[in-house]
Amino acid sequence: MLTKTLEQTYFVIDFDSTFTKVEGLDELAAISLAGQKNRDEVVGKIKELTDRGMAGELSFEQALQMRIELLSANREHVELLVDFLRGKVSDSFTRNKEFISEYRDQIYIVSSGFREFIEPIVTEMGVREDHVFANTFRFDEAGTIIGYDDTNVLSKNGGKVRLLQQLSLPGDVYVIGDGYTDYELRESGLANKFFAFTENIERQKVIEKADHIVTSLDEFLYLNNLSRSQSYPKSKLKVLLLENVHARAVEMFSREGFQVELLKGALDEDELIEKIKDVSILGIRSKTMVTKRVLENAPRLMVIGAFCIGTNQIDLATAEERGVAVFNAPYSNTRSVVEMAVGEMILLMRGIYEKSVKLHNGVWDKSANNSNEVRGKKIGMIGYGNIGIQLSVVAEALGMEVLFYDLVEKLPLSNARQCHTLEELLSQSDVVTLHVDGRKSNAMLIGEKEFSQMKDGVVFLNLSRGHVVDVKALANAIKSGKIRGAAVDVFPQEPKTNDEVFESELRGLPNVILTPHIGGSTEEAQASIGEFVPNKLLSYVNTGSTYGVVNFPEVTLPPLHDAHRLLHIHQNVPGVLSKVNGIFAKYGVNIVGQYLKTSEKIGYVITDVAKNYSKEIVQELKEIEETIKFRMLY
Ligand SMILES: NC(=O)c1ccc[n+]([C@@H]2O[C@H](COP(=O)([O-])OP(=O)(O)OC[C@H]3O[C@@H](n4cnc5c(N)ncnc54)[C@H](O)[C@@H]3O)[C@@H](O)[C@H]2O)c1
Ligand SMILES: O=C(O)[C@H](O)COP(=O)(O)O
Repeated sequence: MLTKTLEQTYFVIDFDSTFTKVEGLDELAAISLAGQKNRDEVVGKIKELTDRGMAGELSFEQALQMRIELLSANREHVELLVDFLRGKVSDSFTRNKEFISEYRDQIYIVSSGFREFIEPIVTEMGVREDHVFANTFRFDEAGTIIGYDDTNVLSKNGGKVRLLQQLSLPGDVYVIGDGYTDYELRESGLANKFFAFTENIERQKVIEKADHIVTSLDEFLYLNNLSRSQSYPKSKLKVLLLENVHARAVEMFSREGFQVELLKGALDEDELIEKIKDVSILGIRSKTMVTKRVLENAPRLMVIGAFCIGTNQIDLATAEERGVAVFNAPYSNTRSVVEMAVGEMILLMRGIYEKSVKLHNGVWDKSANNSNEVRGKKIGMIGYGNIGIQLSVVAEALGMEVLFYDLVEKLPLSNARQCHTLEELLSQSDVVTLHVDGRKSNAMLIGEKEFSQMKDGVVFLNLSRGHVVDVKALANAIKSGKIRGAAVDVFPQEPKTNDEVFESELRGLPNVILTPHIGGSTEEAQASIGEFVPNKLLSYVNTGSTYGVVNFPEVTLPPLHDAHRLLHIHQNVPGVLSKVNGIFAKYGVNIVGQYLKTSEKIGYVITDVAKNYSKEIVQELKEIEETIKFRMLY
């Protein structure tokens, strides 16, 4: 993939904070002083000197001398450092190990750090040993570092420039680094371009001088059209995660090289419109409304992850029309909701919650009135989906009789019985619990009429969606005693963040457990969702596979072998596939595999092509009138 113009190009790469995420000398100080009282102070001083030297505020020679004087390390510490650095190679270098081996004759590591820890790391990554230039320590007989070889040009001010003069590379020189001394190579005229590398650290004074700022090696390779592990650098793609999704998600996206922003709360429509302009991947939970307007203002959006079960907060139809795939976690928090429903049902049947509130207020109310076992009682579930079914199993284990009502015919587990009408269920159940999905038509599913159809003294639970219940009618049914106890976890209007006040007619009513939409908020569920959803999103972004998608044609794709993958999303009207294939035929493209799936509105055609295709096809595919989105993977 190396273009002609770069055949004679040499890549001079810095080590500390570029090839690796950290500064070797700083880490060596930290390792050598482990357990000592003055560790933080000394390491702090060394770090400060490193930074000032790298930013060009202090002469390099001065900074090096002062740092080595502060250091009290030996050979064993250096070995420990090497082990540590193996885990600290910059992610984008790890991802592009192939580039390093492919261009090993053109890659030079030039560092003012020390060969003793640089060489093992970079050679393991494929760099030639004789292409590593760095300082060397001086040790005493006991193996303690007592200084450095001050005859090495790299220990001098302007050392990198002098070294490059000596190397006299016979072609263009591109320098990649994070420090001022790297820029000096460009300033001296010895390098043709300086790429400020900001994956690990950003130094303003260095960035200002750069020909290009690259946030990762992927971006450098993309910019120069060099072979790379990512067809498009992920460091140029933004991931916006809202509503405090699990830290695991942040870790997974960051490790892949995306720019990731995590916000604690939800955003309202206008705030989201402002934020989403340059976002490619959006992660939300149940509170962020992804409306038509939001989607219309999200030109780069590829995919949305609902880090929860419900997707009613997303305008799925508009997302589909705009070629934005939506994924969720359909069962990662199911068990958490079930456990909460069971616990609440028992607390309410026994009047435990009410008695506890009274006792907190000093009232001793020991009595058996209105306190019942759940054993032998009927639990009526409205909605027999993933949660309903699992609750049904647990309820039966508690000795309850299970009735359910669902819009569709369902296989009843064990002794559960499907009711033909909602009324049939309501009129018989001692506990009524809602587990329907949040589709619009379920708004006010349970109102005055439905409450009147329930048995007197019923226990009522809603852990599904707030808009499903007429809250005023529920409040009246509680006040009138029709309902003996209720647990409500979801509300038509919920605060966007923990800082907002919650308003509801249900506040202050007796024997009513109110919870802030925490049915799925357990550490187990969140950790599981935090991994499940990013896996789905990454699979879509990296391979095009839509297995488990909510609003899109579903395809599972084979891994890509020695081919490029062209992903074309288009309006589903007659003739588009023939236009796509017409372009392939016109340019004699060799198709290795082709997959097509359509929904009523859109078509998703994925074509794997042999790598030697003519690049004009990309533009032509984009220009097909019905194209909604197009991207490539390799
Ligand atoms: N409180 C929380 O934190 C929390 C956590 C997870 C899920 N939820 C919510 O719980 C609900 C159920 O989740 P699930 O995973 O079981 O969903 P699901 O999609 O697996 O099941 C929903 C079931 O409800 C049925 N249904 C829909 N409308 C109905 C109606 N009007 N009458 C009867 N049946 C109807 C469907 O046919 C389906 O069988 C969803 O609304 C989800 O968003 C809440
Ligand atoms: O749909 C869901 O899974 C629940 O409502 C949980 O939503 P949350 O992630 O916003 O708590």
